[in-house]
Amino acid sequence: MSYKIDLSGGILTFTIDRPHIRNAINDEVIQGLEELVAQVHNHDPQFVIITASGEQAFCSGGDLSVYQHLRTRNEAYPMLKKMGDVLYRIKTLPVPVVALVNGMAVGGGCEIATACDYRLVRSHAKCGFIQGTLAITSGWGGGTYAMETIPHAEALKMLSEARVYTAQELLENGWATKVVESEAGVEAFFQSMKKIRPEVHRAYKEIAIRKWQSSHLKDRVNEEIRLCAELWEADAHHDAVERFLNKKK
Ligand SMILES: CCC(=O)SCCNC(=O)CCNC(=O)[C@H](O)C(C)(C)COP(=O)(O)OP(=O)(O)OC[C@H]1O[C@@H](n2cnc3c(N)ncnc32)[C@H](O)[C@@H]1OP(=O)(O)O
Repeated sequence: MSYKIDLSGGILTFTIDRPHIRNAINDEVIQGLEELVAQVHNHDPQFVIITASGEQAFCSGGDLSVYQHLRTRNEAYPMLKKMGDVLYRIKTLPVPVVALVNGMAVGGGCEIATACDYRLVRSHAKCGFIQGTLAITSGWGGGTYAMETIPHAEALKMLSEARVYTAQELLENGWATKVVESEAGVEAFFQSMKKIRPEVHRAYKEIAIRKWQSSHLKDRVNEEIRLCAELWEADAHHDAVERFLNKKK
């Protein structure tokens, strides 16, 4: 199984469990995220955490060994749309969603973390929208969410530079909610959050969701997915993916 779901102390935790491949996303993880959404509605937790196994990576984006076989925009679009849809459902869950960024979060991995309400970033983690180096844009909604989350110029810079940022840089540009050195920092965050009644957290989330609905967030995400699918089919993209996959051969 590529993921684990665990409910404990009112917190539903989703763990991507593919550390050997830097927790890259495959179809099974996408299905797992759909299961996570269903479990939130069934179990009514206070908080949701998205994290990953090991200390090296939160997520290295799409599994390039699998998705390299999607060649045209029409082949790439269903994968991008499926992941984009489930990330939107996660973003609009009725409870706070926390990304516990345990290591590198790049490409689609950075998009997953950006879809969450809070990002607790381990001090050694580096994160970035490196999609530009593969001649594509973000395509799971993460670019749109970045523009909702941090000031416009910071978001555009982070997306366009296509490099990884240190935890300190992420704190400075507002992407990281908190940089944590250890598990104790994570516990302190939840202790502080749990002082406030769950219905208060839910009410603030409802206010945020109403704002996103009235500013047509879903339509904007769909447009991002469409633009990424267009770029996906270019030789420049396929050549860059091939270079990465062949780098050690
Ligand atoms: C769908 C849209 C997108 O997400 S586009 C963005 C796709 N992602 C990327 O381009 C990032 C690719 N990965 C990397 O740049 C590096 O692996 C990062 C995450 C920086 C980690 O570097 P490092 O710690 O040195 O590990 P490494 O490169 O030796 O990787 C270990 C093994 O895992 C693999 N791996 C890693 N990421 C992916 C991925 N996204 N898809 C498929 N395989 C991946 C590497 O190839 C490597 O495999 P192997 O052990 O050499 O067989």
